[in-house]
Amino acid sequence: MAILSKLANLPASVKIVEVGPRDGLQNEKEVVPTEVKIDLINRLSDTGLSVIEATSFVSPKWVPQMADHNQVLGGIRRLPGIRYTALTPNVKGFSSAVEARADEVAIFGAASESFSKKNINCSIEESLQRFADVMKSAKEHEIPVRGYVSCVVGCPYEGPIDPKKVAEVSKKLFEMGCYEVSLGDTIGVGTPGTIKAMIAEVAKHVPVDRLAVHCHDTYGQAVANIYAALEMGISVVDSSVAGLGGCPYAKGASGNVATEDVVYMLNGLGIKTGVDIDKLIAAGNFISKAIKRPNSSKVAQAMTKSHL
Ligand SMILES: CC(C)(COP(=O)([O-])OP(=O)([O-])OC[C@H]1O[C@@H](n2cnc3c(N)ncnc32)[C@H](O)[C@@H]1OP(=O)([O-])[O-])[C@@H](O)C(=O)NCCC(=O)NCCSC(=O)C[C@@](C)(O)CC(=O)[O-]
Repeated sequence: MAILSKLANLPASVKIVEVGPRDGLQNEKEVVPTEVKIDLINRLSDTGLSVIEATSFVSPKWVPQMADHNQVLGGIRRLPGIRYTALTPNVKGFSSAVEARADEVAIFGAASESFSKKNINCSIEESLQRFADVMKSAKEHEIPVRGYVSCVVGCPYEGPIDPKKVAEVSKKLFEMGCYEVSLGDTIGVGTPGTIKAMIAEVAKHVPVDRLAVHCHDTYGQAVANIYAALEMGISVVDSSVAGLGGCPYAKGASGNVATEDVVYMLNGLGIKTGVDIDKLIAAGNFISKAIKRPNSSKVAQAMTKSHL
C-alpha cells in the first residue's frame, strides 16, 4: 500500500478536518438540539480525528443553528490531542470563542465579492480589515487561526472565479498569519482540472503544505477533486461526517464530501489518517437518524448494509 502512494507521489498521511458539527449542521431547517450536537462531537472525538470544527460564533440572526455555540463548546467531553475549533467572522465572535475555550478559530473570506457580501455583509477588502483585527487579538491570546476562502472555483452569484483572485485572497490570509488556508469549493462545481489549475495558481503564493481543500459534493466530484489535490501535494482535507451540510448563503449547495468516503479512499491508497472508519460510520448513522435524513455517505450506506 505504502508503495502505491509513493508511486503516485501522494502524501503518506492526511490530516482530516471534520467540519460536520459546524458546516454540516448550520443549514438545517429544524433546530438540532444542543445535546445531539454534543453527542455527535463526543462520538467524533472517539474516532481518532484530531480536529473537529465544533461551531461558529456568528450572528444568531444570520445563522440561528449555531446560536448555542457556548453550550456546545461548554458541554463536550474534550479529549487530549484534539483541537475543537470555531468560526469567528470578527472580534466580537473571536472574544466569545475565547471565552468558550475554542482551541483554534477560523476566519472566513471569499474570492467572490458577491458571496462575501451575502455571507458576511461586507466587501472582500472590508473583510480582510476585520480579519486583521481578529488576528491581532488571536496573537495576544496565542490562539491559532485558520483561513477559509470560499468560491475558489465558482460562485452561486458570479459564476466561474479566476484562480488569480483565489490566490490573491489566500496570500493575504496567509501573510496575515493564518497557519493554514482552506480552499472551499462552496458549490461543488470544480472538477480535477479546474481544482488543479486553481491550486497551481495559489501555490505560487502560499506554500502547498499550508493549504487544505474543502470540497462540497454537489456534482459528485469531491472525491476526485481531493485526489487531484493530493497529487498537487496537499495533505489536509476538510470533510463532514455523513456528508452533512451546505452553506446558508449558497443556495443549492449540497453537503461537504462525506468523511467516511474520504477515509475509505485514503485507506485504499495506504494513506494514514488515524481515523477508525467503523466508529466514524456509527457517528454518521447516529446524526443522520437524529436529524431524520438518509446518511449521504456512499461508503456508510454500503458498509452499513453489509453489516445487516
Ligand atoms: C459577519 C456578520 C456578523 C456581519 O453582520 P452585520 O449585520 O453586518 O453585523 P454588524 O456588525 O452590523 O452587527 C449587527 C448585529 O449583529 C451582532 N453581531 C455582530 N457580530 C456578531 C458575532 N460574531 N456574533 C454574534 N453577534 C454578532 C451585533 O452585535 C449586532 O447586534 P444588534 O445590535 O443588532 O443586536 C454576519 O454577516 C454573520 O454572522 N455572518 C455569518 C454567515 C455564516 O456563518 N455563514 C456560514 C459560514 S461560511 C461557510 O459556510 C463557508 C465555508 C467556511 O464552510 C467554506 C466553504 O464551503 O466555502
